[in-house]
Amino acid sequence: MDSTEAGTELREGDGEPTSEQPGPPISNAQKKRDRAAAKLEKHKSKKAKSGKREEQWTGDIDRQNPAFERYYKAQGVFADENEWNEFMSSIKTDLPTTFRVTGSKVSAKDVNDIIQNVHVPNLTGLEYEGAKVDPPKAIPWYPGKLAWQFNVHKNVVRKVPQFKKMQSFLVYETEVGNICRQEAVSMLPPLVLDIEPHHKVLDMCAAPGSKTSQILEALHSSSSDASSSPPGLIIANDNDYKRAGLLVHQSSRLPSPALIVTNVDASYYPNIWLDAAGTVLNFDRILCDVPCSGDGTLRKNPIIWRQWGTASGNGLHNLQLRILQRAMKMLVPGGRIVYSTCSINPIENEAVVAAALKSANGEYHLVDISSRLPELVRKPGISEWKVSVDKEAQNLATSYSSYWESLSDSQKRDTKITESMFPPSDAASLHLERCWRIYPHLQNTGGFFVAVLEHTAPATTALQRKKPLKRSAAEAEVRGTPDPADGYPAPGHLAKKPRLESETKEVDVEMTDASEMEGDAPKVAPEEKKQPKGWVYKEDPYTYVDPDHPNVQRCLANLRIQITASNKESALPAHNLFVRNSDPTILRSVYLSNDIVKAVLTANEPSRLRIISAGLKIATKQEGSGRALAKLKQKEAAGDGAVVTSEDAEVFQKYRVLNDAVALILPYMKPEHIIHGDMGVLKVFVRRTYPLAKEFEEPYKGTFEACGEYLMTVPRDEVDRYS
Ligand SMILES: C[S@@+](CC[C@H](N)C(=O)[O-])C[C@H]1O[C@@H](n2cnc3c(N)ncnc32)[C@H](O)[C@@H]1O
Repeated sequence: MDSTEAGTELREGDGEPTSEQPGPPISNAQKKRDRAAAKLEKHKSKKAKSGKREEQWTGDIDRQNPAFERYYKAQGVFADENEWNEFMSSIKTDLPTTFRVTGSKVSAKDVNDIIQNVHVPNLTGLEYEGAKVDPPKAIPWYPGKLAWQFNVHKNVVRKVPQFKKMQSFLVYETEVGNICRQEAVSMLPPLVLDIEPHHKVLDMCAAPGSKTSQILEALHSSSSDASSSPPGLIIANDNDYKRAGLLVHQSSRLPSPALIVTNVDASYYPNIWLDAAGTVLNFDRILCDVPCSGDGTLRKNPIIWRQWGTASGNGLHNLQLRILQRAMKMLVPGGRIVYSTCSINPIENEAVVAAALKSANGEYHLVDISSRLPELVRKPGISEWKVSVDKEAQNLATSYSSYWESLSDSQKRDTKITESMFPPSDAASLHLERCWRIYPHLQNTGGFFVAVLEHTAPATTALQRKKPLKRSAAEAEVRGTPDPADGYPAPGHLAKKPRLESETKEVDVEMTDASEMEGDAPKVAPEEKKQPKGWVYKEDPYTYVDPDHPNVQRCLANLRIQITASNKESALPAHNLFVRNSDPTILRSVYLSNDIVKAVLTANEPSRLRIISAGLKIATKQEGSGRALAKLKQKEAAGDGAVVTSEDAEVFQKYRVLNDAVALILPYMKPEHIIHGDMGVLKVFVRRTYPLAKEFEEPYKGTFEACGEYLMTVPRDEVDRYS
């Protein structure tokens, strides 16, 4: 309805008598009924509107955007008209489906062999409606050929039985964590991070968590036993609370005692202490997979064709730069940062990297990764680009000085274009060609950008602090006050625009992030969502238990877990067990971390880091207590003189290991407590999650009956592994 029609529309409250329009008196009950009816109407119309929106979103989208074409053609990144046409036709097609077999699971090879030897032959030589349909192909550059791509329309998947079968296989294996659906190009950043199990890693913008999962796999990978805890750690962070929750869910597919999830703004990521003396945790690896305009995902999210405008990339540049600059302050010398976006826009890519490098006064350089993944077709980063100074890419500026000179005083005050968006005059010395640009037409993927930065500071610089950084200095660093010892500009420094002579402090409005640009916030992803209104940090505490306490000893004995053994590897590190309540003697659920996660959890106030999850829940109290306790309670109820104390409840308490933790716990169980099943046992477990002992054949039936309540079930892949 347009504004002229709106005048004739019956608005809420119209028709109700007012003081100027006397009418019959209305009873309170009637008023109540009217209000309820109005509420219902409002709800109905809201529902109808959202239904309409959904329809628009799913409808066929015209994959055109003149501003997009003008902008990217002007950037001159393609060799010639032919390549431009190839790029444009590729970006208008649907993206193939890609997935990877998760690396560190023992079953990875088996799952990959099933794809290779069962599904691929099954899907070879098929036709649908007279056209040839290709089987899945291994992505050539992905290590171990563990990633796959197939390009068939969903109708084919629905209607061709062989594809349907493959689809069910994928759904099931994804559910159990053996397969991860992920865009091919999005698999790149963790590969060039070169993660080793001892690394301390920070994933600054991590949700929904596909790259966090890859990092976790790499952390767990090279230990001989894939299930054991690595010495390193990963902190996965996202400033959107709901998306951070998604992160917890996604990473639970590779349960790890080395994981912490936080929920803070990455551009002001707080310093993390490792002890009471204030030693700061510096990271070996940091991933900055920053929020971006997402135009590299046009094939997957065609709705972006409608929304694309230059303001999105321009608006995000400053936040992206601040996130990268914050990362540079938290890295050990020799450490690596991978900066990536799913955008092909130089303002979000090379401009951010160049500005960050220049702000680091030579302490960072771009790593030459040209010999990595030789089968990946990519283009080098660019050193020249243009900045659109309007939303429609009608006016593109090549240098900041000429742009600035063209503005009137009032325009100078209002502009949100900053110097850091332009190519610096010494761009050649920064080796931006070492960045990777991936375009859809190169190998039928989405668009992507990757840069690897290394901290080259000599050991004597302030960044490799010999003495631990004092808390006050570290806190000032996060707030953006330059640490005099560093000589580093504060985050966001380069994004400032020159001050006008006539300007007073009050009018120097600095653009801080995209959400502040009216109407410019990216519509692709909810990148800039703040915490829900009135949200307060309300997580249960993390309390480490005393391994010698009788309740802890009883719990572990009940679980048949060894905490002392002649062979150190066979003893669970009980000093790393914690509970999520303030009393360490109450063990409802028991969690396990590794040493470094413990250091972080004990030296930091969880609310300061907004830790929303840490370590791994390994065991929980069984519903109801054991038979002995039940008998005691019966006696008490019968007035038999028995009194059940809380101590009794603890003594008779039964615990069970959680499925997610079985792989981790098995090495700490005495071999005599592990029952090796056969195919018959597996069949019973496949049929029923909680079978009774009598459902098994002998000798298992007798063995299980003898185990009584101590029986612990083992997931399918673990049965394969240990039988
Ligand atoms: C490109 S997505 C990350 C994708 C993720 N790395 C993955 O592989 O699944 C960017 C993420 O950044 C988050 N984000 C946006 N602004 C942020 C900020 N200031 N600090 C931390 N995270 C932020 C968004 O919520 C979003 O989840």
